[in-house]
Amino acid sequence: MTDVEGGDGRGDPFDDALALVNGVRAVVAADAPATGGGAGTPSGDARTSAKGRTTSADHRSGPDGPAEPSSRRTPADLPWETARRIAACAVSGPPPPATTALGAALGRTLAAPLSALTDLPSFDTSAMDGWAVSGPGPWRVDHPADAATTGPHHGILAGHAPVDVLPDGHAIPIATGARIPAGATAVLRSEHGEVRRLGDGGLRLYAPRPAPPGQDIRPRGQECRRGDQLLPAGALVTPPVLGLAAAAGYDELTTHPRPRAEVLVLGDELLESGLPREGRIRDALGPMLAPWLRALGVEAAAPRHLADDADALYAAIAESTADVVITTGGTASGPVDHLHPALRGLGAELLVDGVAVRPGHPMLLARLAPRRHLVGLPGNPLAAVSGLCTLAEPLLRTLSGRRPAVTYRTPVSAAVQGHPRDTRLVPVVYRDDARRGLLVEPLRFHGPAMLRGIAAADALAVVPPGGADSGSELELLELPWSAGWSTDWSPGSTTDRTGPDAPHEPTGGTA
Ligand SMILES: Nc1nc2c(c(=O)[nH]1)N[C@H]1C(S)=C(S)[C@@H](COP(=O)(O)OP(=O)(O)OC[C@H]3O[C@@H](n4cnc5c(N)ncnc54)[C@H](O)[C@@H]3O)O[C@H]1N2
Ligand code: MOO
Repeated sequence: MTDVEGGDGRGDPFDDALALVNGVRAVVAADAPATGGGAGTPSGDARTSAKGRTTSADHRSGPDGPAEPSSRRTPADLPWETARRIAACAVSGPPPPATTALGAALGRTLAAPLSALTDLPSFDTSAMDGWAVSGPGPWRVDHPADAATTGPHHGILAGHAPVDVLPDGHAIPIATGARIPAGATAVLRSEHGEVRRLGDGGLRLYAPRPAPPGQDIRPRGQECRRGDQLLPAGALVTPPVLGLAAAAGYDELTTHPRPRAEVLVLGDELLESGLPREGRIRDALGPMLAPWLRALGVEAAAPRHLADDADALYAAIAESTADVVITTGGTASGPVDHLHPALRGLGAELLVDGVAVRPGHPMLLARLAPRRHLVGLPGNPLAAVSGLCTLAEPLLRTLSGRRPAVTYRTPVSAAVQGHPRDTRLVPVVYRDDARRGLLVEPLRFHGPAMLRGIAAADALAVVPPGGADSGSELELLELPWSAGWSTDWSPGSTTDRTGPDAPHEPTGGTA
């Protein structure tokens, strides 16, 4: 069956995207042959899943009234905001902090405020290469006491500690970052002064303009005083935070450990390499989820693939020691959807069992033990992304001690069709419009089984039930890489199966 949810593959990508998100394709669909909900429907009709279910992807609401969903939608489907709040509050906070070497704290969150251990700068510093001068010019040029008597001399260099007081009317060459000698009142940049030799063999420095007191001097404590709070507890340790901590005198940092996640990929139909064949498809979630979780500051091992087997799933969840187990697939009610029975068997408490969000509504959150949780992501790949952003991200944020995310809102470039009752998450890109300023533009290929839209996206726009008019401001869920707080991007860390024992199957081609 042709699945064209969220994209028709024709014409200009952006025009098509806008047409699709605005339901224009519904008109085309009316003309399309009735072939069991295939080509021509804007976001899917009745279709048969890999596991033989006939489902209804009810993302549409036609202009004459919504298509009533016939899929598993129970009164228990929670509003999207409520589900996110529950996920954020499922744990009271992060585990106890640990002290590590500075570099090892990257991607963790500060367990205590970062307070300066020193003034910064810790001494009065020259901001420029030139001369330290004392009082109004012209100035007689001195040399440091330790300067060579012959050959060129550089004056006071960074890292040196001048001991002599610079007398009024004198100047001394100085480098950027060098300590200002006592008695100096300003720094004159090298390009602003001219040195002339005097009759007695000495040197005199002239400046076309006066050098007001303090010019080009970074005074001690300009950035902070010892004890000042530089960052609050809960700040993410980013590369500049490491730099700041080092500048402020830290060798170690006390941070919350990264939460540990284990990804269990369910589905007999999934291949780990090569081309789709004989009704089987490539696993799109295993390669995506572990690095995505790492970008969220989480420790995630290589995903485990489980067959559609109730006992194997039960055992894998029971044996896992991760803070958060993330499963993919098996959330709905198909013949081999074993997640609910496994959770019942484990005595887990279902905190969220279905969310009023499209795609991804069968997502769930369960408490396995007081500080151990399971996020069940639906198998459809964009539905899994939706579950990751809706349930896993807020839970992991609290578990890693990070502060709540800032909510960004940006006007949308065109009207976006909504679901009648549910929130929609729609991949968007930023566009700087000459007339309207910064906008987000919805992307096509946003069907639940598609990753093509999200792979090109800067963010997911939160479209409220009922849709959004052109120009209305939509909340955005920034993707970790576009928000700039991703960590652990070293190439090795994203390749999960590199060992000599990694199974090898003939590939369907290498890009
Ligand atoms: N009777 C009902 N059927 C379905 C409902 C429903 O409410 N009632 N909801 C539909 C919706 S919406 C979604 S989303 C899916 C969720 O299904 P599951 O979480 O049980 O996932 P599966 O059935 O295992 O897979 C669904 C779909 O996704 C493909 N898949 C699974 N894993 C992967 C992977 N790792 N990489 C790529 N693709 C994957 C799988 O082959 C199926 O095509 O249920 C609907 N059905
Ligand atoms: O098809 Mo489902 O809406 O959750 O992706």
